[in-house]
Amino acid sequence: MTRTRVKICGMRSVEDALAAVEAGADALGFVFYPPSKRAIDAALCRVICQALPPFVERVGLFVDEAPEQVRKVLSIAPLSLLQFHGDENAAYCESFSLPYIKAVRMKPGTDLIALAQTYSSAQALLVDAYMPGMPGGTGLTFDWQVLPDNVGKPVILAGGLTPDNIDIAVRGVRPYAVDVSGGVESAPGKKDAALISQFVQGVLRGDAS
Ligand SMILES: O=C(O)c1ccccc1NCC(=O)[C@H](O)[C@H](O)COP(=O)(O)O
Repeated sequence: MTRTRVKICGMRSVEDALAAVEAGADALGFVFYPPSKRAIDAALCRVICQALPPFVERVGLFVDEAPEQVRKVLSIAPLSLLQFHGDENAAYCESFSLPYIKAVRMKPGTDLIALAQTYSSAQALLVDAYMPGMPGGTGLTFDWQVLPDNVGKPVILAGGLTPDNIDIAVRGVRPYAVDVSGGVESAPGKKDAALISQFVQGVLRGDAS
């Protein structure tokens, strides 16, 4: 059985990023959405990325951003993967010459299998909770039972995951990867090394069960 990959989102310091890598994270997320309490600028993102060891995915998150702004960030920060949380279409997502993930906020009627076809060029679909006016980082779970068995693409489970529910989530959904932000924070935008470590241990427990 393959192990569930772990992405820790909303990095804003070298200290938090290295703590996540030390705990076993495969990927780190950087939020380029100015209204977010986790927003980062490209210069700080670059500093953090340069402090990382090899083989850690550096994911840049955008919400309906102007293409020239995404390109400006990419010219400064060495991101390896993009994640789009808005109403971006596939042509837009493909246009930056980097692999990408499309985030989908789950609400009644969301057809993930159809979306996997619409975004056939995506590396994976990230499934998150839906809350009007919040494109991500809601801290809310959704009903995991609505997820189809075979989406046709790797699924990254997100939304309200914590050290307390992550083993159940991994066991129940068997996603390709999990993504967490608020569940491993001690304050808005500040990660907690102990919570990150507990979260990764919970993923391993879920994998083993
Ligand atoms: O985290 C944010 O503030 C955010 C804002 C706008 C778009 C996306 C955002 N986060 C994206 C993520 O990948 C989060 O990890 C994901 O939404 C789960 O967040 P949480 O429920 O807090 O674990």
